[in-house]
Amino acid sequence: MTGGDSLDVAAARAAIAAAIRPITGRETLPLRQALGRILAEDVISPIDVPAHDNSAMDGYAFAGSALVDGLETVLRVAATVHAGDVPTMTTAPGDCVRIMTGAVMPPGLDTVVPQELCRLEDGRIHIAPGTLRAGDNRRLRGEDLTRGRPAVAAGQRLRPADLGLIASLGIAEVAVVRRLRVALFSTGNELRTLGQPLNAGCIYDSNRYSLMGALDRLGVEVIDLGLVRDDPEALATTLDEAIARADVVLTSGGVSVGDADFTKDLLARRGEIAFWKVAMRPGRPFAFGPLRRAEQADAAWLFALPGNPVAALVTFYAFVRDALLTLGGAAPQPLPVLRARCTTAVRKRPGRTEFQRGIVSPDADGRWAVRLTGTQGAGVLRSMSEANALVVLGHAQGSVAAGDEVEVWLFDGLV
Ligand SMILES: Nc1nc2c(c(=O)[nH]1)N[C@H]1C(S)=C(S)[C@@H](COP(=O)(O)OP(=O)(O)OC[C@H]3O[C@@H](n4cnc5c(N)ncnc54)[C@H](O)[C@@H]3O)O[C@H]1N2
Ligand code: MOO
Ligand SMILES: [Mg+2]
Repeated sequence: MTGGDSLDVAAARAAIAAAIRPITGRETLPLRQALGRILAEDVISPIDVPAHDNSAMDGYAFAGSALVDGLETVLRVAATVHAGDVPTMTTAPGDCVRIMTGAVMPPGLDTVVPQELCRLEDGRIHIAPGTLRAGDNRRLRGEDLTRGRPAVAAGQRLRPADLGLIASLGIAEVAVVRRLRVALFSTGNELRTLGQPLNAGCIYDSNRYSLMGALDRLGVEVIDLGLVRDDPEALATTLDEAIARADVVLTSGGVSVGDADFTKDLLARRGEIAFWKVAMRPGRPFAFGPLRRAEQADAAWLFALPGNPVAALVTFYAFVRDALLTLGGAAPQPLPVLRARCTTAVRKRPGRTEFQRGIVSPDADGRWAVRLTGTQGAGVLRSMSEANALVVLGHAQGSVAAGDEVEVWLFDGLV
C-alpha cells in the first residue's frame, strides 16, 4: 500500500508479523555470558531438583506419625545432620534428629519442627498440640524440577533467575540464537553529531541515541552507521552497506513527502514497500519492507522510522520492538498493558490510533491513574523522557473525558 490510504496500527503489526521469520543461527555460550540472550533449545533437567527430600528449617526431624491430635509430642534427640551429610541412621519410634536447613532428611522421617516452635529440655523436645502437621517443613525431592522435564523453554530471553535455574541443574553452557544484527543510521542535512558545533539551522542527532538505547535493551548487535545526508547517492551507499552487514536496517527521517525525503523511494528500488503510512499519531509516515541481498536467499528488513524524535520512538515500540524479538527467536513479550483512569481530557477524532505519553501511578484509592506529560508534539522528546507509559487511544475511539479509562502500555526494564 503506497498511496494516500493508511493502514491501521493493528493491520500494520499483523503485516509485519506475517512477513518475518526468526533467524536460524545458533551459538553455544557459557552460562555467565548468556544473560539477555534468547535460548535456542529447551533446557531439559538431567536431575531431580532438589535431589533429596530435605529440611526447610533449622530444627528437629521426626516421623509425622508421632503427632497425635490434642496431645503434646515429646521426642528424644538421637542424632544430628548438617547440610551436606548423607544420613543413614535409623530412628527408633519416639526419637528425633537435630537437623539444619538444606540437610537431607534421615530415612523414615518426614516432618521438621522449627526449633523456635518447640522446647528443648534434657535432650528432649516438646511440641505443643496443634503446632504442625505431618510433612511440614520438608522440601520434597523433585518439587522444583523433575528429571527429563523442560526447565526453561526455547525462546526465553534469559534472565537472572533462568541462569540460576540452569546452574542448579549443573548445566554450564547453553545454546542461544545468534544475536540479531541491526544496522541503523539517521538521515538529514540538518543533523549534527555530538561534539560538532551546532551551526545555524542545525540540530543534534538525538534519534540515533534513543534508538541505540532501545536496541541495546533488546540485546541485539547494533551496527551504527552514523549520519547520512539527504542525498540519494550517499543514502544508497550507506543502505547497501547496511544490507550487506545486517538482518535489519533501521533508519530515521526522510520517509515523508518532502523534497528531500528519499528513504522510502530507496526502499522501493532496493526491495519492496510492504506498506507506507499508518493511521496513527505520531508516526504516520513509517515504511516497512524487505531489502534484497546479493547472493542471499533471505531478505534484510527495513524499518524506516519518521524523523520526528517522538514519532521515531513510538513507531519503534509499536512495530519494531516485537518484530526484533520475533526475528531474534524470542517468544512474544508484549509490553505490559493495563487500563488506567486518565486524569486529563484528550481531544481525539476516530480513524487513527494516538500514542500519548503519560505517567502511570496509583491514585489515593490504589487504582491506576495516568496523567499526560505536558505538550504532546511529535518533536517534544521531553514528553517521552518523563513518561513511563504510552497512552494508547484506539483507532475507533473519540475524545476522552477526564476520569475515563484508557489503555496504557507500560515501559518495563526491557524497553
Ligand atoms: N506535507 C506533509 N508533511 C509532513 C507529513 C505529511 O503527512 N505531509 N508528515 C509529518 C509527520 S507526521 C512527520 S513524523 C514527519 C516525518 O518526516 P520524515 O520522516 O521525512 O523526517 P524528516 O523530514 O527528515 O524530519 C522530520 C523532523 O524530525 C527531525 N529529525 C529528523 N531526524 C532527526 C534525528 N536523527 N534527531 C533529531 N531530530 C531529527 C527533523 O529535523 C525534522 O524536524 O513529516 C511531517 N511532514
Ligand atoms: O506523526 Mo508525525 O510522526 O507526528 O510527527
Ligand atoms: Mg521529511
